[in-house]
Amino acid sequence: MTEDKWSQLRQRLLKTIGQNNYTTWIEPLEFDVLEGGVAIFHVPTNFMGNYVSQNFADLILHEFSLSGEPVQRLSFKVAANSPVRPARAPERAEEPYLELADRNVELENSAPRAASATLAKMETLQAAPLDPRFTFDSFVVGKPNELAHAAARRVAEGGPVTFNPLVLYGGVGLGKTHLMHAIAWELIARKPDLNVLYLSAEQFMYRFVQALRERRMMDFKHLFRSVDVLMVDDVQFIAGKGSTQEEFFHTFNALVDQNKQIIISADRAPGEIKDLEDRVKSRLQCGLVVDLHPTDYELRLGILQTKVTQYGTSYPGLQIADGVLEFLAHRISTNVRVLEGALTRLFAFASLVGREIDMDLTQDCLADVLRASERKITVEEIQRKVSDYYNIRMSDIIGPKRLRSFARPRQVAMYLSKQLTSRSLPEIGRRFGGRDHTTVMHGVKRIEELKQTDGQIAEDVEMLRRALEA
Ligand SMILES: Nc1ncnc2c1ncn2[C@@H]1O[C@H](COP(=O)(O)OP(=O)(O)OP(=O)(O)O)[C@@H](O)[C@H]1O
Repeated sequence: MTEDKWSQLRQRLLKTIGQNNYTTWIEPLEFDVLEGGVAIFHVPTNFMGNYVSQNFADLILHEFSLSGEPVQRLSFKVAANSPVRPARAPERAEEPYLELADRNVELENSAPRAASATLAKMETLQAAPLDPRFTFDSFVVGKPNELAHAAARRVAEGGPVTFNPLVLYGGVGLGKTHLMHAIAWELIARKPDLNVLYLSAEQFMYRFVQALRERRMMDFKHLFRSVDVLMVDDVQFIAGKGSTQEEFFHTFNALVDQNKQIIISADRAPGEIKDLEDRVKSRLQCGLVVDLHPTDYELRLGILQTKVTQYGTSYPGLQIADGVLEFLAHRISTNVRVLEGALTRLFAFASLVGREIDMDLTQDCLADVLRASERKITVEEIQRKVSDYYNIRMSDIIGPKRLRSFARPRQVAMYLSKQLTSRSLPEIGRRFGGRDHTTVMHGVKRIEELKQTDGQIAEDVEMLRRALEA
């Protein structure tokens, strides 16, 4: 074992435990020597030796074994008269070092004691609970998610494994977890004996580290390799976590070899997950990778209507005025979770004050949500859209030319900038080639007048506004 090897090993530990833990606990360790299966480290304080030994010893041992080093124990020595970290491990025996002998003994013996308790815990921890609300019945299908839904349905039939893994990816709150739970419910309903394991990637890591710490790797491997269907949610979480990725990779391969179905979700396409090892990426890309696109207006409206029907039973008698759901579907375009939250709040509020859910109540009750999800339209976007619309160059909108065919679109763009952004007149002027705020004011006024008298201008402005707000 060389210093070099230790520094490689430290790099892998960094990936597994994260920068903070690494800086605090691993960096100060000084590797001294490997003697008769015991790796000896120097630590600055007793406390640190104990802490590392209790929390990271198994990980370190695991890393040693991965690097082909036959290490059975770790030993932490602390300089008795030195509260600070020694610059280098002393070479002469007479230097006063204190060995944390107890820790070593305990490390060796801790596994059998912890074993039965851990095994019991692991067996009861079989799967993360499935949300009873997340079924196919309650999942609203629209253009943005129809492919993901169809793939999920196919896997849920439980027939011969055709695509392995199924990877569902997409932005926050677009229904990945919902679809995974729906698959699990359906599979269990069809075959109650099927061993379906659903868990988040974070839980996978937690269990892996726990198994290492308690020396229950065999149980861990057995548990994960004996499932019929493995579902791992938010797999991007293991990116950058070396040993966990490694274990995930082996688990994955073992299950695919046995033709067991694997279903994975991620917040982006596997190829785009930073710090995910290439071999893991390529495994994930082997099956069917489908994405959940951001919701569109129709899907949002459909989801709202479905939720209203569901809420209806909890809030009997509550009325919802025409146009409210359309308004919400139009205005809240972030994610479904926000949409649901808005509706829940609206129902709770309306039932509290005993009023119908109309536009006024909606605007009052959801002012913050509506403000937060307001899309920020920029002056540049407006200039681009307007120049496309009138088929002129953007430079002609910004530039000095006074030709009517440029001046009118320029005024339209100024008008829309005033209406749709929070920019002041001088700020808008600056973005139109450094024009004075009075020029902008004049342009805005002109369009206001023309809208009353010129049907074509009124239509142009309306079309552009809609395109910009879409
Ligand atoms: N198409 C849909 N029909 C009905 N409900 C949906 C739909 N899409 C999402 N939802 C609901 O939106 C909420 C968020 O969905 P979910 O938790 O599945 O998102 P996610 O994609 O896993 O997000 P995250 O990346 O945050 O984990 C859930 O309550 C879910 O039921």
